Amino acid sequence: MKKREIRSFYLNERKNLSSQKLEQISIEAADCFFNNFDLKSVKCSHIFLSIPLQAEINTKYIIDRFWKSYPDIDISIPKTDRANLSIDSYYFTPTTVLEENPWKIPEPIDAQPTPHEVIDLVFLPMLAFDRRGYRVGYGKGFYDRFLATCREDVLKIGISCFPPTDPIEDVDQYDIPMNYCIVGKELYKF
Ligand SMILES: Nc1nc2c(c(=O)[nH]1)N(C=O)[C@@H](CNc1ccc(C(=O)N[C@@H](CCC(=O)O)C(=O)O)cc1)CN2
Ligand SMILES: Nc1ncnc2c1ncn2[C@@H]1O[C@H](COP(=O)(O)OP(=O)(O)OP(=O)(O)O)[C@@H](O)[C@H]1O
Repeated sequence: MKKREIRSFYLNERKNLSSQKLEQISIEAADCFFNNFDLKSVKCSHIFLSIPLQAEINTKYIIDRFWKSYPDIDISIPKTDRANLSIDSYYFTPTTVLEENPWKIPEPIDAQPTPHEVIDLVFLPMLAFDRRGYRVGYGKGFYDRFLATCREDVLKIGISCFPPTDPIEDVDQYDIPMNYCIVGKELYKF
């Protein structure tokens, strides 16, 4: 299948997920992450804030655990630049003020910018992924543009609601594959 068909199929699948199921797989994904990764060499972790209307995985379980158990690891969150289809990043603490952008994504106001070279780990949102580690998002290429500005050795971990699909047919030169993807309790390595 091509990205466009995969996108419309999984947008619909996600709408059909109950909020209980979504919370369950969000909690499982947080457990899966903290049980499987050694965070000794991680100083800065980049993570998206979920869009509640889009039934995305709720990343607050991961963020709260970072804050509670890994206070020395900095958390950075994206802010979308809609004109350039790019992502800027800002440090995120419990006192950061957030405001919803026109796409209903909570974004930071007056926060400190994060230089992309310091980011060691990036969590990637998506609608679907394939067995090679390629992902399909909302189709604007924000994350591929963002990853191109990060260090080449940045650890890329996706979080998805659904198991992998057959290979995405129209992967292009900008698609950067993930290293891992978490789906509830399951961890996929590529
Ligand atoms: N939580 C979260 N934050 C994220 C992303 C994400 O997927 N999830 N992004 C991942 O890239 C970037 C934002 N990308 C987005 C791209 C499209 C739409 C969206 O809802 N588009 C509408 C309207 C399109 C339009 O106005 O032209 C749509 O497609 O219906 C939302 C976010 C950065 N932050
Ligand atoms: N680094 C880049 N430079 C220029 N164009 C890019 C870059 N990355 C992606 N694009 C372009 O952006 C468009 C959308 O890409 P794609 O369909 O892969 O988005 P997506 O991965 O589903 O969305 P997202 O990354 O926002 O979640 C494509 O036309 C792609 O070629």
